[in-house]
Amino acid sequence: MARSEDTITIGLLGAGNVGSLVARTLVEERDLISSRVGAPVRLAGVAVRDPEAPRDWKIPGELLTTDAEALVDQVDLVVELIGGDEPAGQLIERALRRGATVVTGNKALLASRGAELSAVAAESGAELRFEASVGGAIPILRPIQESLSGDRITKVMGIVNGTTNYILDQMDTTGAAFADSLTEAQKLGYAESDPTADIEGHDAAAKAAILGTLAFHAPFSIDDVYCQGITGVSQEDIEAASASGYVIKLLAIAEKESDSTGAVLRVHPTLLPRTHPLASVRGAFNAVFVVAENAGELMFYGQGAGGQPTSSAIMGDLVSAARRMHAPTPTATTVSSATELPPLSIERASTQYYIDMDVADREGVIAEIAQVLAANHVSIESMRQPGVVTVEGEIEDEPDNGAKVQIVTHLASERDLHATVEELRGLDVVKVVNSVLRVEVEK
Ligand SMILES: NC(=O)C1=CN([C@@H]2O[C@H](COP(=O)(O)OP(=O)(O)OC[C@H]3O[C@@H](n4cnc5c(N)ncnc54)[C@H](O)[C@@H]3O)[C@@H](O)[C@H]2O)C=CC1
Ligand SMILES: N[C@@H](CC=O)C(=O)O
Ligand code: NA
Repeated sequence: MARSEDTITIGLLGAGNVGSLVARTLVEERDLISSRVGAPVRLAGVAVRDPEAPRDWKIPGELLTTDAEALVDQVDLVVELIGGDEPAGQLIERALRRGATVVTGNKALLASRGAELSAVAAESGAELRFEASVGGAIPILRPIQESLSGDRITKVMGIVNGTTNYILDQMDTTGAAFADSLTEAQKLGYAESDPTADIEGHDAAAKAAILGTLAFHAPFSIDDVYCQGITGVSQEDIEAASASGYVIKLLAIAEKESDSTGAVLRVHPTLLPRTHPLASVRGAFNAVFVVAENAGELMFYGQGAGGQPTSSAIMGDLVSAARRMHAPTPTATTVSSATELPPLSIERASTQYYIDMDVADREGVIAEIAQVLAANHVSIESMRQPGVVTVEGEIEDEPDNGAKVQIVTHLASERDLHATVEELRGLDVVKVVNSVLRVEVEK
């Protein structure tokens, strides 16, 4: 689309859970986003239904408007976060017809009118991006559309609705009631404005249609998806499944027939063995398996719902599309390296450590070792002496009279660890340090 100036102008439609955080990023991180794009970007306006409504982030008053159409008509890029069929549908169509790029998370609309809107975009040369519509923050659509475009995808299967996964997980792990868990999911910004779409499986079915369309390069709508939600799943079902080693998850599955004569798309509660990788997907997290002929099995995992994770996917589409508007040649858009961030030595890293050593078998050894660690600011999380066994309260040595000590430290810096190991090696009581391995834990 031709622009009268270099600045890429953005119009945001809707400022709810996701929209208000997109507005915040565009205002507070404007310089960063502009540098990623390679051209200045400016949030030109935010169309809202009620300018006075409380929001997760207070949008500057001068940006607010209730005239969404006028906003759509004056910007280069439209971010639609109103949701639902209308007025979102006609606003997106209006933007695409005039050649403006559209970024949206509106799976309901895409699953009913996606093919039609893509045709409008193709006609005017506009771009329609919708990574946020499936799997929230998880990059799943672009890998399917780009990275796997040279392969044949045969199956996509996953947990794609955060609200229902949250509810089922709460019922399974805490015994919480369905209704209470749903209320909590609404408070956390996971649920649709009408949560029936979540609990009856319609949201997951919309996502299954989008996944099937992109994976199999064939148009599917929500009407092509068999759909059963979780309202029929009782606490008794969950407990009975659990007693047999299963967990109940709402799965979305799109699978091609082996002879490629068609595809079955379905959404329904499913019993999974507790050992299945999807069984450990907790809370509002999502995970999607993709099976392709040459790539084999791939798994994508991350936060599938919530304002902040979803805003990440919206911003990713926005930056990527704006780059293409600014510099349509692919070479100009590949690497952004404007940030000064020098690579640092591993000495600056800190992790936990596992140290295994053979030590002399005499009294006071442990105290000497502990002293060395303490002097180097390394504290001990756990210690084992596998060469020593306790028999009726007495300590007995291994037959060769040697002893082993295995220590896991708390978080320590690489620098302190090196100093510690050097000093341990110098101790008379330490025969040999067999191994030092890093233990990666959530910090
Ligand atoms: N919340 C989430 O976790 C995710 C949401 N999405 C999608 O993102 C979109 C937005 O979701 P949320 O922010 O959670 O919804 P939300 O219900 O919190 O926000 C929608 C906002 O649009 C406003 N609105 C309604 N009609 C309007 C109009 N005519 N003009 C201007 N504003 C209007 C509403 O007042 C509300 O503030 C939806 O399509 C949703 O399906 C996608 C992935 C995850
Ligand atoms: N309501 C949806 C929001 C994200 O798509 C969900 O719970 O997954
Ligand atoms: Na996504």
